[in-house]
Amino acid sequence: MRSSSGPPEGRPTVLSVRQAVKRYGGLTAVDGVSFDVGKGEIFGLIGPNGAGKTTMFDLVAGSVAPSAGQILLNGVDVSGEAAHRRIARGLGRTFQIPKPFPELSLLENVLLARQDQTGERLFMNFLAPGRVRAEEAAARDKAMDLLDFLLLKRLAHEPARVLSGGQRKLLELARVMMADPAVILLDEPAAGVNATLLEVIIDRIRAINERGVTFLLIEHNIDMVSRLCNRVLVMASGQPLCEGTPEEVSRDPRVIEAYLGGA
Ligand SMILES: Nc1ncnc2c1ncn2[C@@H]1O[C@H](COP(=O)(O)OP(=O)(O)OP(=O)(O)O)[C@@H](O)[C@H]1O
Repeated sequence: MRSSSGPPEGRPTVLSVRQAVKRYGGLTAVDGVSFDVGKGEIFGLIGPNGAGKTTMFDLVAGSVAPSAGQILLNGVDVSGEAAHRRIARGLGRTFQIPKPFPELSLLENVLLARQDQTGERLFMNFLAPGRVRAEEAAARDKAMDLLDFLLLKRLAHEPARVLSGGQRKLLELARVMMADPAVILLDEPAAGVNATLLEVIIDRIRAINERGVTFLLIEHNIDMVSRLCNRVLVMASGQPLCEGTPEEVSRDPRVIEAYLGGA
């Protein structure tokens, strides 16, 4: 494989994956994958089914521990850190199938994504009730602003169960933004989304990216990948196959073969 090209010049590296390996018994789901993502990039992770993309996300997010290799966030090795510690370091993640609390309102769902501890808030309620009230009001304003930004404000007080698949993806983005992430892992944002909402999602990802947020994106929708990503890593059978611009990788015969082989 051609060595990793690295982030475009002038962009500091925010996420580094170094020789990541994940074994499940006799199966190696991720087999020596390395890449660097620069600040403000939208970096795509693509490949046929079973290539190891979701496992790679799990390794970056900290929901599974690597068998070997390192994950660095802003130069700090977080390989041994739990997922919640990585969230506190500015790493956000959305899931392929978002599962909001169906009976809670959109606003309540977004508010639950706050990073401070409820227990701490309860304790502070006795000590400084005024401050707690002010913080609650600020969080509510922020959640409403995010719902507005993600075109869901008019549904803020509706239960999340009324949302379509695409709207759930937008709510998921609002939830992840509540923690002010510097890097967002987006798992198949286009899956199960109708064409109109897909345009909204693409537009909002761009708008979030323009605010300086870096994205790592898993997506099977190649049109979306081509429109959003500046660089792409193709994986197949757990291994890195090639890396480049979406245009470069789509012309690579190894990529075509990997997809046809998996079809
Ligand atoms: N917890 C697990 N235990 C055992 N095997 C697993 C586990 N998670 C993933 N695998 C296996 O690892 C391989 C890679 O799976 P993974 O879900 O990471 O691929 P993917 O590229 O995300 O696929 P898709 O595009 O279908 O979502 C597959 O063979 C899968 O069956």
